[in-house]
Amino acid sequence: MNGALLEVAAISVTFDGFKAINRLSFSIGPAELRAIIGPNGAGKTTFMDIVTGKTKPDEGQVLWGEVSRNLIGMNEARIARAGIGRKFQRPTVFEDQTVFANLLMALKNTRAPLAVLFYTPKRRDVARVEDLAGEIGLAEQIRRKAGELSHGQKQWLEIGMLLAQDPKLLLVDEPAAGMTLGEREHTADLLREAAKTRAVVVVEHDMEFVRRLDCKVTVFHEGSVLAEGSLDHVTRNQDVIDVYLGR
Ligand SMILES: Nc1ncnc2c1ncn2[C@@H]1O[C@H](COP(=O)(O)OP(=O)(O)OP(=O)(O)O)[C@@H](O)[C@H]1O
Repeated sequence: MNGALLEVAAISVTFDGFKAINRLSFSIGPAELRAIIGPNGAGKTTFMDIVTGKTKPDEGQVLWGEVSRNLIGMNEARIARAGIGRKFQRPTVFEDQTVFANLLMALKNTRAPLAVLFYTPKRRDVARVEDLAGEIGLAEQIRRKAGELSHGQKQWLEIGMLLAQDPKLLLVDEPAAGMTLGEREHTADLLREAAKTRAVVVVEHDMEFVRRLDCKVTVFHEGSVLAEGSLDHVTRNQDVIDVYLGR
């Protein structure tokens, strides 16, 4: 599969007679940052649901890793263990716990705050949590409760919690939504950095944010790939212009 980390091959899914994904095919490289754009209803969320095992396609394959394992039929937990992490739009951090404890829970792969409270972390874990806090720009907030953080900082914390599990592919849904300009810039930089050592796929509507990601863009429309290339390349494409203008 040409060295791809993830290859989606001719997948289709129909909801109540409506084809939400229509023979969708494309692939992502091992340490690649990719943006997916497309109008509302283009199938972006459904694509992520299929890759993470939440939705089963009617046909096609989702091939993963060097040995091209087909992910279809695997449950969500197994797919996550295979190295696919997903960041939903809303942050789901433990508000009553510190940044440190949230990251430690993610590192230890437990969603049980009590287990972490009564656990003395090894020096190696403390160092890793401190590194992660630095990577996401929250080194100075490490002892603060997550509930005291701004919306953007909570999003970074959740990205850090996903990075703690060292996924090979991180799927991120509309990270820039609700962020200030400064937060959006920091988020783009953070995702670019994260994509140096793993694949990161970002679904986003905010074109300025996509520009800052400075990566290959895939345009979805009616459940298929309409165009692919640099942001300048796809925004010059007449089909893409027509779709965005509703023609
Ligand atoms: N579980 C479902 N049952 C019925 N229809 C669904 C279901 N999930 C998605 N759809 C439909 O499939 C189409 C694709 O939806 P999807 O959410 O994947 O689009 P999207 O590109 O993520 O859109 P947006 O940018 O608005 O989030 C839409 O028309 C949607 O209404």
